[in-house]
Parts: sequence; C-alpha cells; structure tokens
Amino acid sequence: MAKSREVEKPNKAFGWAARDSSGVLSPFSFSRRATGAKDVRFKVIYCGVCHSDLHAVKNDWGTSTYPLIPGHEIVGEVTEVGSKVQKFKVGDKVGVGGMVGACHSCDNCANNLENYCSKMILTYGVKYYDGTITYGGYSDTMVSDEHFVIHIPDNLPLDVSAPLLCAGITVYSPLRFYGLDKPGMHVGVVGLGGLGHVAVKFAKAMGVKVTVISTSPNKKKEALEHLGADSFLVSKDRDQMQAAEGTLDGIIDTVSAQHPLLPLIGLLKTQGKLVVVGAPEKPLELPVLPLLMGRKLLGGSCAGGMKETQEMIDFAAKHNIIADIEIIPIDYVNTAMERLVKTDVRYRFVIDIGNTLKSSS
Ligand SMILES: NC(=O)c1ccc[n+]([C@@H]2O[C@H](COP(=O)([O-])OP(=O)(O)OC[C@H]3O[C@@H](n4cnc5c(N)ncnc54)[C@H](O)[C@@H]3O)[C@@H](O)[C@H]2O)c1
Ligand SMILES: [Zn+2]
Ligand SMILES: [Zn+2]
Repeated sequence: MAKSREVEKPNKAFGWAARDSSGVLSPFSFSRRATGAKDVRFKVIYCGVCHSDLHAVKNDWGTSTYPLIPGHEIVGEVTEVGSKVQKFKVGDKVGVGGMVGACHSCDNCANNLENYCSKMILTYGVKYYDGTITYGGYSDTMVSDEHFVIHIPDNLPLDVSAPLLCAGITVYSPLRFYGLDKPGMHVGVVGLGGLGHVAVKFAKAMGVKVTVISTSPNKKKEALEHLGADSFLVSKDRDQMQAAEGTLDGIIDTVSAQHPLLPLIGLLKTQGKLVVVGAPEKPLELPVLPLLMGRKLLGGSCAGGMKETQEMIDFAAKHNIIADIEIIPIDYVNTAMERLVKTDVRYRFVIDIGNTLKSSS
C-alpha cells in the first residue's frame, strides 16, 4: 500500500513560465502528475518555439492564464510508462504537439479529429481532467496519455523534427484535406516563417508546384535555392501580383498578423481555395464579391488529429523533411520571443532543453 501511495505522488518539475501578459519568461518550479496507467513520461530534450507560444504568453487571444509554461513542439526520450501503455517503452524517442486530451467519444474523436473535439485539452494553459493546469514543453519532463504521444522515426533527428509536431501538422493537414496535394497542382504559401517554410517542403514532397508569397524579397534566394520553391512573389509588388492573378489552385496562409486577403483571393484560379492557418489576434477583412465571382473557397484548419500527425511524421521521415532551426539555450528564450515579433528567425527557434534547462533547486 505504502508503495502505491508513493507512486501516485506528483513529481517535481521545472520549467520557464510567463507570469503575466508582458510575456517575459522566468524559471518556475511546479509538479507533474505521477505516471498513470495509460501515461507516458518523458525527459524533454528539445522544444520548438511556435508563434502561438508568443500569442499565448502575451495573451493576444484573451484566453491565457498565468503562470503559463508554453511549448507544444516537444520531443524527448521515454523514461517511464504506465501499466496499460501499449505503444511505447522506456528509451523510445517521442513527441507531443498541441493537445494532450479529448473526449474519445464524440463524432470528431470517432473520426480521428481529436483536434476538433469540443473537449480537447491543450498542451498548456488549460484544466486537465484531474483539475490541474496543463504545462507545456519549456520544461524538463512531460507526462501525457499515450494517445497523444507520437513516435519519432529513427532517421529523424530530434531537434529538427520538434517543429513538425505543430508547424508540420498544421500545414500538412490542410494540404491533404483541401486536396491541395495532387502532383502538378500549383499552391501558394504566404508567410515564410516556421509554418510557411515546412509548408513549402511538404507541398514539394507531394509533387506540388509552390510559389512563396512574401512581403519583401529578402527570402527569395533561400526560398528558391534552399527550400525548393518554384517561384517567389513579393506581395507588395503590384505588377508581380497582377501578373500572377488566377494561377493558383490553393493557398496556405500562415501570416501571424492582420493582412489583406483580397490580393490573395485574386491569385486563385476559379474554384481555388484560400486556407488560413495563421491566427492573428484581430479579425481579417473578407471581401465577399471576389469569392463569389470565382466560386472560390475560404477555409481554416487547426493542427491535425493524432492519426494524421503520426502519418505526417512518417511522411517527413520518408521524404527527409526537417525544419530549418536555430538552436537556443533556455536563457535566450526571451530574446528569441522578441526576435519572433520582428520576424527575425530562419525558420524556427528550438530550445535545447536537455542541455540548458537546469533546476536551480
Ligand atoms: N492553425 C493552427 O493550428 C496553428 C498552428 C500553429 C501556429 N498557428 C499560427 O500561425 C501563425 C504563424 O505561426 P509561425 O509559428 O509560422 O510564425 P512565424 O512568426 O514563424 O511566421 C509568421 C510569418 O508571417 C509573416 N508576417 C508577419 N506579419 C505579417 C504581415 N503583417 N503581413 C505579411 N506577412 C506577415 C512573417 O514574416 C513570417 O514569415 C501564428 O499566428 C500562429 O499562432 C496556427
Ligand atoms: Zn504551434
Ligand atoms: Zn471528442
């Protein structure tokens, strides 16, 4: 008996948390629940810095609670599994993305769309079933129900695959769902940041022709020569935009701030699809007539279900798709956030949690 009570005691954990909407992160001690029967516990080795982490620490969406430990591109190595865990064993390389819970009984869950379950539990900043608050991956350990844990294939290094757990699935899922994955199609990617740069790589691996649409020509050479895009449009250059009107089957719009949709709708062919995945805090203006005139479609998409997330990672492993990252120590994270505001990153910050996050206690 004494032993089982001991096992149920929460474990000490350590991370970096924002305490208020200044968004400044600092060391924070907390606890993680004991490993339950269906839980996987792992040592966090790397965690990506998603722009959503920045929105969250600054309470851009008005939903944040503090202290808030961000991070939902979490990878590491399994240190303990519960008695009923079937898919994982100690030593496995694993990852957790944006969610750690769902109801498992609604239509969305039945269709492997846990990400759209009304009871979906985010990886950080919300209440878990046991009443505790979820904390993200800017921390030393992670505990999650095995259903929300992803196997990282052996040929994918952990640091460059961490961003796939959010950025990767967020662009892979709409490319598949909206049918923008057919060889020979022509797809635009707007915003060449964390999401955008992996969108280019996934679309190219699907055999799609890719045009990057960016506000400035700064990233043109890299987009074409390094990321493999076929063409590059500067959205502020009217002549270029006009010449490209009606050429795209679809667009994945990853822009994190307010921006005009009209020029993007103009780039679509008849029946083309504009898919918005960026999450600006303010509403975007939607000009309806240009949609009607071309029977065009505007859609959204949020991350992806667990089955599709594993499929995405396996696809990435097969096609050698990895994120382009800048590895940073944890004590650089506030500077990294400031640089993210200025879009000064190529193309994802990844925190070296394993080597640099040390508990002061
Ligand atoms: N739908 C989802 O499930 C989901 C998942 C992850 C991230 N997001 C959201 O997607 C957005 C992008 O995330 P990210 O991590 O790739 O961010 P990022 O900062 O790495 O990239 C954002 C890109 O948008 C560009 N941009 C910023 N402001 C712009 C403007 N006013 N006009 C044109 N371009 C502009 C930047 O140059 C950059 O290339 C964020 O809003 C994030 O919260 C959504
Ligand atoms: Zn994210
Ligand atoms: Zn559900």
